[in-house]
Amino acid sequence: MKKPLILVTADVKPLDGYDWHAAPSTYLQATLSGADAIPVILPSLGAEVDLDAVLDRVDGVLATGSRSNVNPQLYGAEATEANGPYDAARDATTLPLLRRAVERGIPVFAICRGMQELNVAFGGTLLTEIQEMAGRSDHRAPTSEHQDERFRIAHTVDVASGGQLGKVIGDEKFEVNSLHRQALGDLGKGLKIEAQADDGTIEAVSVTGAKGYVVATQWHPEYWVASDGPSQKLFKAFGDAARAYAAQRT
Ligand SMILES: N[C@@H](CCC(=O)NCCCC(=O)O)C(=O)O
Repeated sequence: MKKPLILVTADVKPLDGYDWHAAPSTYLQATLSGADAIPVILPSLGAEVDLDAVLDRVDGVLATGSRSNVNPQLYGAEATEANGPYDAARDATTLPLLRRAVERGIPVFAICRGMQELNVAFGGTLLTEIQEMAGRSDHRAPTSEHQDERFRIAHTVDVASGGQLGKVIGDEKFEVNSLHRQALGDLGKGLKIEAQADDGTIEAVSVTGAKGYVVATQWHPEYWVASDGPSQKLFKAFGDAARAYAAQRT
């Protein structure tokens, strides 16, 4: 059987006088080795691309993390310079993409900004600068030039028993990394909490009633997929869902 194709979302980054549509290699490698699938980057061209024509040809969608924030105007809040940077082209692509993929039953794995996009795509809101909120911990990455340090284990998460995430990695508490300053606020339509940090921050969600596999995490399983058990299980489950979808698509 052919390996499934996974659509990977892209940031738009200026470099060498061009705008590049790019995804970090960690997501691409985790798709290859952890999900045993082929990653294909979707440029963030918004409404210029017929999403259904693309989704007809793929078996899963991986929504990546990014330092940029979803523009708050998309969930009824004010955009400010301090809240940026934003990536309007990415927002214009990923929000409709995630809505459509979920509607069509195409497996979705959304990570960090990807999880925040999923929530906003379904009408939810985001909290910002959560480290300044009473009772909340600091979920930002440590300041370091070394990626292993930035992606180091930061806190534990509690998995909701009997949920989608529990089916994949078990209901036990486990440890995750943390590189975000925003978090889910009001949940979008159908979104269900699958894991939370001790300070109440929503760490994973699924979509109730979705036709296909949908799991989203606020942490980054792609980074330690070569060595961390829960990260491996998450990418393997996503790959299996994409293989099952591919088998019935063709
Ligand atoms: N900007 C949002 C989303 C967080 C996210 O996706 N982080 C990945 C950052 C990767 C890095 O810093 O290298 C937020 O801050 O909540």
